[in-house]
Parts: sequence; C-alpha cells; structure tokens
Amino acid sequence: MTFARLLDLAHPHRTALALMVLLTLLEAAAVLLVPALGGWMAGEVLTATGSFLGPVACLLLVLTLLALLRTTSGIISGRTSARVLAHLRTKVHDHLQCLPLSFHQRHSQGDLLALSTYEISRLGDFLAVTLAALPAQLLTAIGAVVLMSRIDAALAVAVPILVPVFYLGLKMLGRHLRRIAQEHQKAEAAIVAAASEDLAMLSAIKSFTRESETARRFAERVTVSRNLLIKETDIYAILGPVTSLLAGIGAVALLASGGGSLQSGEISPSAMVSFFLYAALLTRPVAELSHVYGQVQSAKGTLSRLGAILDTATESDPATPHPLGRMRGQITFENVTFCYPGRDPVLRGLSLSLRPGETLALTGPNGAGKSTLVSLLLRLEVPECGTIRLDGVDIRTVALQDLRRQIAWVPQRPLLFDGSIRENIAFGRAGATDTEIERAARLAQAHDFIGDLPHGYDTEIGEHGVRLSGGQGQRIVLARAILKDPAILILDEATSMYDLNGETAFVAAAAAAFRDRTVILITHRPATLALADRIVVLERGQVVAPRTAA
Ligand SMILES: Nc1ncnc2c1ncn2[C@@H]1O[C@H](COP(=O)(O)OP(=O)(O)OP(=O)(O)O)[C@@H](O)[C@H]1O
Repeated sequence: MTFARLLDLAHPHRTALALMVLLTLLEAAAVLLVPALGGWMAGEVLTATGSFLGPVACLLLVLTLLALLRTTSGIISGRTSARVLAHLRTKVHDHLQCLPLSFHQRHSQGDLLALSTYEISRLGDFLAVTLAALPAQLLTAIGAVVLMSRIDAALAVAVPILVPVFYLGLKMLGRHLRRIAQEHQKAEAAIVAAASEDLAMLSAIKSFTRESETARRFAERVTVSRNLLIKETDIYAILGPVTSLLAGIGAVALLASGGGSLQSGEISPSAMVSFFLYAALLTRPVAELSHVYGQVQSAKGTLSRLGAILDTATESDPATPHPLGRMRGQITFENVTFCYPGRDPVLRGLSLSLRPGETLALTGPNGAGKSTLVSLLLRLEVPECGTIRLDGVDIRTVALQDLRRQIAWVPQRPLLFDGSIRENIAFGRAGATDTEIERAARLAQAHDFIGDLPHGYDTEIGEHGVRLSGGQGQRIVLARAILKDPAILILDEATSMYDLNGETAFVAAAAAAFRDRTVILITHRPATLALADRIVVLERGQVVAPRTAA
C-alpha cells in the first residue's frame, strides 16, 4: 500500500527518475571497473615490466567518464529533487484546500503544516535522491561481491551466510528507528503548532504576562524533539560506520585467508590488489544501504500520514449538477436538522423562508446556531436531514462553486491576508476595476480611512491585517463582499466593531449595498436590526419569534 502510494507520487517524474537510475547504474558499472584496472596496474608495476601505460590510460578514461556521469547525475538529481518537492507541496496544499471544513476542524493545523513542509521535503529527497540511487548501490554491492568471489571462491560461501545475518540486524534496528522517527515527526508537528499559536496569541500573551509559561511550554516541546533527534542521529551515526566496519572486517578476513593462496601462487598479485580494492569498494554501498533502511522507516511514517489525507474525500459535486444562472435569491430551509460530531443537535427541524430581495435579521442567544445556518447554506456543512433550496433548487444538486458564487459571506472574524488593501478587497471578484473597488469601499465606509493612510489603497496591511484596527479590517472585508455583487449577502456581526458614526453611515448607505439582493444580517445591534424587513429569533436551533419590523 505504502509502495503503491510512493509509485503514485513518483509517476509524474518517472522519466527523470528513470534517467537518474540509468546514470547512477552506469556510474556504478564504471566504479566496478576501477579495482580491476587498479589490480592490473599494480600487477604491471609489481612485475616491473614497465608497460603500465595501458592500465593508466584506461583508468584515466574511466575516471573521466565517472566525473562526467557524476556531474550529469548530480544536476539531474538536484533538479528532480526540486521538482518532486514542488509537486508534493502543491498536491498536498491543493488537496487540503478541497477537503471539507469539518476535516480541518478535526485535525491540528500544526500537524498539517509540519506534514506539508518539513516532512514532505524529507520525503522528496528520499524519493529523488536516495531511492533513485538505490539500484546503483545494489549493483555496486552485488558486483563487488560477484567479482571478489571470482577471485576467491571462499567468498561465494561466506556471502549467503553474512547477508541474512546483516539483514536481520538491520530489520531489528529499523523497527526501533521507525518508532523514533514517528515520535520525532509528531514532536516536530507539536513545535510548529505551538510556534504558530504563540505568534497568533502574542498580544494576549503579552497583556496577560504569560511569556514565561509560553516559553516553558515551547521549550518542553523543543526538548522532546531534540532528544528524539539526538537518538535518531546517534543511531544513524553508529549504523553507517559499524556496517562499514563489519563489511571491512569480513573483507579483511577473507583477504587474510587469501594470503595463503598468494604465497602458493594460486592467486596473482594483481588479482590480490583487485580483491582488496573490491573489498574497500564494498564497504561504501553497504554502509549507505544501511542508511537507506533507516530512511525507508521514516518515509513509511510520512507516507501513511500523507495517504490518510490524500484518501480523505474532497468536497464533491453531483454527477450532473443542476445549472445555475444569476439567482433571484429565494432561500428556503425545510425541516433542517444538524449536529456537529459528538454534540447535541444545533439545528432541530428548522424551517425558514426568505423572499427574493428581502433583508432578514437573524438574532438570538450565543450558540443558538445562527452561524451554523450560514455554513449549511454555503454547504460548508451538510445537514443530517431536511432540505435547503435556492430559488426552489435543492442546493445538493448544484455544483459547489456555482452555489458559492451566488453568496457573499462576511464572517464574524475578518479574514484578511498579507497584501495591500486593494488586493484584499479585489479578492471578492477577479478582474474588478479600481473604480469598482473604490465604490465597494465607499459603501462599506472604508474609503475615507483608506484615503488617510500613507499609501491609500496600496497600503500593505500585514498578515491577517495586523496593521489595521478591528473596525478597519471589518470594513475591508465588507467592501470585498459588496464587490462580489452576489445574489445573497450574509453579514455575520459584520459591523460589530464599527464606531457609531461608521455604523450610522453604513446604515444610511445600506439601501444601495443591499439593492437587488437577499440579505441575511446576523446581529444583536439595534441600528443594524432596524435595516431588516423582518427579524427572526433563533433559540436552541429553532425559530422562536418571527416578527415584522415596525
Ligand atoms: N466546529 C464545531 N464543532 C463542534 N461544535 C461547534 C462547532 N462550531 C460551532 N459549534 C457549536 O454549535 C453551536 C452553535 O454555534 P454557532 O456558531 O452556530 O452559534 P451562533 O448562534 O452563531 O453564536 P454567536 O451568537 O455566539 O455567534 C454552539 O454550541 C457551538 O459551540
């Protein structure tokens, strides 16, 4: 399963990976020639025939070929690695974007961040560098063993005994290493989660003077990760040299046993030198293969977490979606019941209708289910039972993007990104002109404060709009929604941070902003309630007191 996932991820890069494998195999074949040529050259020198120009020339040729192959494979490996990483990152990012909000509410952001950055980068290297070079490592190791056994047949008996022992040792160590690697990846995720939360909470941390507790909590997580990393690197540091040493000892023992053959003349000096060089050559792939074993364990963990995410169903459209043109804005909730996992129902058989062009104020106690109602209308959540219709069309039968294009939603917390004010407003509609952006900003009562900023609409507002006040952020987000020019506008406490003048001005301008659309105002504020044609009170998931505004 894990292997199938790996093949799937490698598929778009198969040509480059195959080329890498081919080049490294050629490189391994060239490397295997070096001991033979070395032995030949040594033989010529030791027998003092003086005719060692032939082997020297061959050796130089092979070394030049090796340098060329290594340069080419180095370039291809670097490029493939960068491409694999970019592909994995965008694949995971795009998939995360398409997963329902309920998935994100169940998973830690830190875990997802660690997976899509640090873990994926390790996996990319594993795929494009380590695995691509694996066939060449095997060829070098097997080639060296075969060529050594041709020189001294005793090796042909020793190898089948040594290999399973070596493999079993690696397997035992590998299990231990996998557990440590998994714990380390979890610890890294916890660090990312704490770092991003601490930065998001910074003003609260400062005002409640919780710096030392925050630092202690962070240091604890760092210590856990540090200790696991030390364990991991210790094992890697021991594994390589120890396997080299074992392979070396084996080779030297065989070499020593070959000493007799040299004296008895069964083996020539040049064959003896070649044998020794093959033995030295063998230690490198053996040590690297042991390293690969550890990396395989770590990659398995990443692949299984990645698989769990990539196998989670994304938001989907019906097979033949009902086409939607510009809607009139009639909304009907029919007997809708919904509950979050493990919670009591938030909405209980709720029925509610809005006429096209109507402005409805939705009010009621905190936690009554008002925002949840909006999530259901946007199909961010799906009701357990009941039907929601737009202009009489069941929203389950339409394509998600078609549905969401009809609706502009201003959530309780302004969602702003690191960019200019212009970019943040233009996020509402691709291709909007500066005039349209300015008109939306005027309706949202944002134009005047924007004009007072040093760079006006080009002012950079920082991550999450940190360089704006709460009320200014709300005005930008409201302008964005107005710019979208939707059939349905939903304002969820969208003016809660407006100052009195701003709110009064918005109420005065609201007729223009609300013209020709259905509006849902979720609010407790009397000034905003006064904008509504009708006020509906939601309590414990049900409509309790609909009444007409005076
Ligand atoms: N993702 C979630 N998982 C579990 N429960 C949730 C989730 N989101 C909201 N709830 C719960 O659902 C209930 C309704 O929440 P909702 O946000 O719809 O209320 P609301 O009427 O908009 O409240 P407020 O006036 O405070 O904005 C609350 O009890 C809340 O705790």
